[in-house]
Parts: sequence; C-alpha cells; structure tokens
Amino acid sequence: MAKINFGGVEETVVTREEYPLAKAQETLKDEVIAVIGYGVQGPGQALNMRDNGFNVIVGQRKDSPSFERAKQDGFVEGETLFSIEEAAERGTIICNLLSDAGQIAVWPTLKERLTAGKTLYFSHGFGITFKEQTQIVPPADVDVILVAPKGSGTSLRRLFLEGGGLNSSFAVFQDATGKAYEKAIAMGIGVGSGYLFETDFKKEVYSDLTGERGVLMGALAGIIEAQYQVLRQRGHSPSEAFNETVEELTQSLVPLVGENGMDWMFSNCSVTAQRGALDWKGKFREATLPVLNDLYDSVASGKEAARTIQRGSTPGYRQELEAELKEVRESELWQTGAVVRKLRSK
Ligand SMILES: NC(=O)C1=CN([C@@H]2O[C@H](COP(=O)(O)OP(=O)(O)OC[C@H]3O[C@@H](n4cnc5c(N)ncnc54)[C@H](O)[C@@H]3O)[C@@H](O)[C@H]2O)C=CC1
Ligand SMILES: CC(=O)[C@](C)(O)C(=O)O
Ligand SMILES: [Mg+2]
Ligand SMILES: [Mg+2]
Repeated sequence: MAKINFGGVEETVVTREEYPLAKAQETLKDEVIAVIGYGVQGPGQALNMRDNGFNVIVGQRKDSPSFERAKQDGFVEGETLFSIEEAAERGTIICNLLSDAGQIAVWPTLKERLTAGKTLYFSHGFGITFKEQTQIVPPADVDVILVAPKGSGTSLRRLFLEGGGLNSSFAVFQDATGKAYEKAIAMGIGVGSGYLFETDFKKEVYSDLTGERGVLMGALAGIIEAQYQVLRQRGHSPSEAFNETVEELTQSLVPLVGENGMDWMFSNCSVTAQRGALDWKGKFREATLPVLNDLYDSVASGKEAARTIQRGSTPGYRQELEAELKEVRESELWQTGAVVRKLRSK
C-alpha cells in the first residue's frame, strides 16, 4: 500500500500498479457479484466489472424502466438479470446500489439472503452510519465493505471506456472472513477506480453529504443563481449575465483549476482579475463559513439523513424531484444556458 504525502499529511492510497486487474480477478474469481439496483451507479459499476471479466449479475425490480435498461445493456433475464430477491440469493457479494432511501425498504429482503461468509458492499456509508434511522445492521458473520466512486456513475463508465479510472474511497466496516480488506480493494479495481483512498463509513458519508450539498452542487447552484440575479437586476442582458457566471466558468476557468490548481487558473487571467479575486475570496469564504458549518452540523446530527429518508420514501417523490429540476431547467438562467451551449464552436 502506498503512503502518499498530501500537503504534509500522509495517507494510504492503493494504486492500480500495486493492485493490478489480474490480481483483482484472482481475488474475486469464485464470487458471484450481484449488483442490486440499476440507477446511476448500478450500470456504471456492473458494466465496468463485466468488461473487466468478473462474474456479474444484476437484481432489479421487474417491470421497471431500469430492468429494461439492464436488458439493453446486455444482461439476460434468467441468466444474468433477476429480481432483487433472486439476485441476492445467487450473489456472494451483494452490492447494495439502491437509492439510499430505497435501501431501507429492501433491507429485510437482502438481510435474509446474507448468509455466513457472504459480502455486503455499499457505495456510500449512509445505511450503516445512520443505522438508527435505516435499521441496516448486517449479520456479524458477513463482510461489510465500501467502494465509493467520487463522481457520477456516468463519469465512472465514460472514463473506463476511455481507458482511465475515477478515483474512489474504500473502507471496511466489518471483517468476518479476514479477507474483507482485500475484497474491498479488488472490488475497487473491478468497478473501474483509478486510485483508491482509504476511509471509514462515517467519514465517507459525512464528507460526501457535505460536498454535494456544498461546493459540488448546492453551493455551486446557489452562488450562480445569486450572481446571475445581480447582473440581470443591474441591467445586463441574459447572455452577458450567463457568460460571466457559468459559460466562462465551465468552458475556460474550471478546466484550468482541474489541470493545475487555483493559482494556475489565476495566473492565466489578467492581473486586474487576479487582484480582484484575491481581494474578494476572503469575503466569500467568511460569508459562507457559517453556512458550511451549519451544513456539517446538519449532516453529523443525522438531520440530512432524516430528510433524505423522509422525502425519498414518499410515494411520487421522483415526480416531485423532476418537477423541481424542471423549474431549474425552465428558469431564465438555464434557458439562456441552453441557447449559449448551442453557440459553442468546436
Ligand atoms: N449517483 C451516483 O453517481 C452516486 C451514487 N452513490 C451511491 O450509490 C448508491 C446508489 O445510488 P444511485 O445509483 O444514485 O441510485 P438511484 O437513486 O439511481 O437508485 C438506484 C435504484 O434503486 C431502485 N430503487 C429505489 N427505491 C427502491 C425500492 N424501494 N425498492 C426497489 N428498488 C428501489 C431504483 O429503481 C433504481 O434503479 C447510493 O448509496 C448513492 O449514495 C455514490 C456515488 C455516486
Ligand atoms: C456523484 C456523487 O459522488 C454524489 C454527488 O455524491 C452523489 O451522486 O451522491
Ligand atoms: Mg459522492
Ligand atoms: Mg453522494
């Protein structure tokens, strides 16, 4: 296991060089990997594992669009595609890739089929960490492991097809067989991870829920809306407000941050921009710190989990969610975005 120094702090990281695919195949050669749930992570992980030569079956509610999608992806009903019950019965590694709220309803079904020596796999620390709310308490004689790709299942698949890998966190919650750690790493390689960063279930879910509610999604969407609103109210046209808020961010500046860091992006902008950005970044940091601390408290207290579960188990919730997304899509800001996206010259 490589020890890598991150800005002065040493952490354990597994690389594909030290744990090559052939080794992962050897570790898991006798396993039947049952991917339960075929939403976003399900397809990404199942297809990558299948292409990597693992024995993969899918369990999904019959008569659902996702069941049809699994068929279209080449899983064959009765051979590699089953009901959730049957896949869980057949699987020796049961990958719980249902939505976090959906995992609660299905847990009794999975638990019954988690016989001694099997492995329960998650891509989120949610169900285990918030066990008071989810009632997900695995039997003591099974291994419980986690591989959480740090990105969308869509990106996991796309990167894999391009020959790359998305980095993932991995963790062991329960090691009944003495092989849980090895299995977690092998699964991480199997699903198409690049590098694997060691964590625990609680740290994974706390950081993940904070990240997606914060900078990655919630804060990003909120700050974009705020700046667009200010520019529009001060008389700027939709296209100008959008270009200076989103288009330049995604097309020019954030790729530079990804390439070589914040200072690299800054140094590729004018000194005027650099002066202003350095002066204002502190104000934005101080303004958002209390919000981010509130957010972390809400995650750590279980409030965010409670809301996820409460909303996620309400009938018709997916339609409600879609209606909320539609409102975003149909706002002037994102309608402008749709037009601006068509005006990209490639
Ligand atoms: N979406 C992503 O790319 C990422 C997701 N994760 C984690 O991976 C896991 C799976 O997430 P997603 O793929 O987003 O899930 P999802 O929200 O797309 O749902 C997965 C599947 O669960 C099924 N399902 C939901 N409720 C059910 C119920 N009551 N009974 C039977 N089936 C039910 C749905 O039909 C769907 O096929 C979660 O723990 C999530 O936090 C981790 C990293 C990224
Ligand atoms: C894609 C991902 O890693 C997220 C944002 O945490 C999620 O979809 O839950
Ligand atoms: Mg995440
Ligand atoms: Mg998440």
